[in-house]
Order: sequence, then C-alpha cells, then structure tokens
Amino acid sequence: MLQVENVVAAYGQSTILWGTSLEVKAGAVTTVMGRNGVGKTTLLKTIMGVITAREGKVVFKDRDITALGPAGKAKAGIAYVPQGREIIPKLTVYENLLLGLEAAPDRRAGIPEEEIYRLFPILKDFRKRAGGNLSGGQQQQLAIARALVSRPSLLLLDEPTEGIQPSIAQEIGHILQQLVQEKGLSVLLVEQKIDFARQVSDYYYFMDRGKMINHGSAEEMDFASLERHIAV
Ligand SMILES: Nc1ncnc2c1ncn2[C@@H]1O[C@H](COP(=O)(O)OP(=O)(O)OP(=O)(O)O)[C@@H](O)[C@H]1O
Repeated sequence: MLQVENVVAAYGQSTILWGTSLEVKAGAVTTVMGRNGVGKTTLLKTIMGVITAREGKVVFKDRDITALGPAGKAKAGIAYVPQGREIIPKLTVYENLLLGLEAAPDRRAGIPEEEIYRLFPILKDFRKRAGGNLSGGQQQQLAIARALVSRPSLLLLDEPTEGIQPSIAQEIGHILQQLVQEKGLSVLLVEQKIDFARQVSDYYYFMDRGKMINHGSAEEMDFASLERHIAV
C-alpha cells in the first residue's frame, strides 16, 4: 500500500530522518514506536507532504508521490490526524466534519454521515456542540471522523491516545479495528502506549534517531525489550 524508501528530511540545517524506510500493508495497522524526539511525527509529516523529503521516495499504490503536497496526498487517498487533534474549538462538531470534505477527491459525495455516526454515536448527539466543549477523547474521535470524511484508503494517526483516559483509548482502538476489518482501511499509527499498540497493531517498527532499527509482525515482537527501549 505504502512504501517509504530511504527518506531524508530536515528542518533547515537540522536533519531528522536519516534514510528512513518502512512499509504499510493494506488492510492492517502498522505502528511506529520510539522515544520522544526520534522523528516519528516528522515521518508522518513527510509522508503527508507537509515536509518535503530531501532524498528517498514515498510510493503509494505503486505511484511515486514524493513530490506531492498535502492536498495532492489527500486526493490520492491519504488522511492525517495530527498529534493534538487540531479541532477548531469554535466550530460545531458538524462544521468540523465539514472541514474534512476540503480534502475529499469529490466534495459532492458529502459527509458519509450514516457511517460516521454508526462508528462514533457521540458525534451525532453532539453535532451542534462546539468542538472546544468536547472532552479530549471525544475530540480525538472527531479528529478521526473528520479524517474519514474524505474516504481515505490510508489513515496516518499521530498518538491518538495522548491525554485521554484508558477506557476511551480502548474504545478508539475498537473503532480502528472495525475500520480495518470492515472497510479494509490501512493505518499507520505513531504510538507511545504499548497497551494500545498491542490492542490494534499487526506490524511494528521501532525508530531511533531518524532510522528504523527493528521491525516485525505482532507475533514476532519482543514487547518486554521494546518497553525497555522506550522507557530509557
Ligand atoms: N518545526 C520544527 N523545526 C525544527 N525542529 C523541529 C520541528 N519540529 C520538530 N523538530 C525537532 O525534530 C526532532 C524530531 O521531532 P518529532 O516531533 O518528529 O519527534 P517524535 O518522535 O514525534 O517525538 P514526540 O513523541 O515527542 O512527538 C525533535 O528534535 C524536534 O525538536
């Protein structure tokens, strides 16, 4: 579905990704773990085209999309839920969802309301409420729902459990599993919480200083050593 090949990315003089490679398989959740500051968010931004790769390639569905910006990547079928969610607090839940249409290949298709509200019933109840009045967990659900409005085939998710209580995180995990199983959605997740990662992930990459240093399937992963690495 997605191949990242030897990508180098930097902010000005400061190189963050030093030849990073990874593969996201279709209809599965691939999770990148690693300590704070190793470049996980930078990797997602580079895939989404917020940052342009200086070297290397991003290939999506056999097409080289390295040079596309965020709008082009969205049209190609990639959606991005940034860390911190970026809900517009003064807009209602429904208006926040409408923003997701901006990224849709065909805006006339409208918001897939039935599907969104089936997955996230709370958003139906709160659709007239200001986004800023939702709890952290509800805002995270809104951010994911907004990303789904463009009907993507690949979802990039940056630390969706940050600052939300474990029971809501688990609920979000169930929704992700549903999206993968029912719709064949592919997910690239950046996550620090091992419990959540274990609930949803099929494949893992472990990142350190801008490079992948270990990867494998859920069955192959040594979680005890992963936890030690992340904790240090
Ligand atoms: N806009 C920016 N300009 C300059 N440096 C930046 C910028 N954004 C991030 N960095 C630096 O790039 C490095 C990697 O940051 P990044 O956010 O990608 O890491 P991360 O692994 O996602 O960490 P975290 O889990 O804390 O979000 C850090 O040293 C950070 O300070």
